[in-house]
Amino acid sequence: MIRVGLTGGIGSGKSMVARIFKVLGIPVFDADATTKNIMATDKELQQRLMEVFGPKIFANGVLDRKLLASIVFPDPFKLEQLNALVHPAAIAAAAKWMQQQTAPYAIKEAALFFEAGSAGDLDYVIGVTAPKALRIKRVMDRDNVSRMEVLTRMSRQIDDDIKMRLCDFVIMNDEQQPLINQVLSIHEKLIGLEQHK
Ligand SMILES: CC(C)(COP(=O)(O)OP(=O)(O)OC[C@H]1O[C@@H](n2cnc3c(N)ncnc32)[C@H](O)[C@@H]1O)[C@@H](O)C(=O)NCCC(=O)NCCS
Ligand SMILES: Nc1ncnc2c1ncn2[C@@H]1O[C@H](COP(=O)(O)OP(=O)(O)OP(=O)(O)O)[C@@H](O)[C@H]1O
Repeated sequence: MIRVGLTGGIGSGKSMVARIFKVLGIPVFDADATTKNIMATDKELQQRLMEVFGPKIFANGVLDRKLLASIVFPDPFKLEQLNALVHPAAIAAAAKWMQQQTAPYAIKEAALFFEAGSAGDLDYVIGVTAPKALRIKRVMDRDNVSRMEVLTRMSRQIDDDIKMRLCDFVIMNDEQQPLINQVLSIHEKLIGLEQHK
């Protein structure tokens, strides 16, 4: 079984691309959703998060995502503290999930393989990219946030041009080049690679 990563900066359209792979019958692990689930259910982690970022982040027992975002994204040190608390559990959950898959290849979708140092667990990485202005607009529309908030978050991720150079396959999601053809071409290559293993 080939282990494939699917990554891209904020607003690149990873989740959109992941949906197409799912339609093709490829299992996809959603690291974002897993992280959210761990933060919502792991009481020990919640305690640690409150110690580091203050009790207000779980004021009603539910994580105030907007508040936590406003604390960590402007401050690289605080973001690093958050990452150190939540990433190990998400990486472990993904590794366990990968071992259980039986399809020719399986995909782990995450924004931060290279930043989190977890790319070594993967055989190939697919990158999704789009022009910066389009990415900013997509996130402003999707999350109802300001341009500044998007730019701050973007500045905490590896520049997309560099990230794409670290990937084995690149999908351009600029709303000009059809996504389906690009996904199908990579799908066929990965199936071929699995057969020749
Ligand atoms: C700070 C939090 C609560 C803000 O939540 P919010 O609902 O506003 O954003 P959400 O989690 O949906 O993330 C949206 C996008 O922001 C970017 N982003 C999220 N976390 C990070 C991070 N640690 N570093 C850089 N970019 C990030 C990604 O592009 C992500 O897809 C949340 O992002 C979080 O818990 N982050 C730490 C865990 C993490 O790294 N998750 C993402 C990758 S698995
Ligand atoms: N090809 C496209 N055509 C139209 N809208 C798109 C396209 N690709 C993505 N979008 C929209 O842009 C927004 C961002 O896409 P998506 O959520 O897939 O990005 P992402 O890379 O997973 O982002 P994040 O890292 O912020 O979670 C979404 O609202 C999505 O519907």
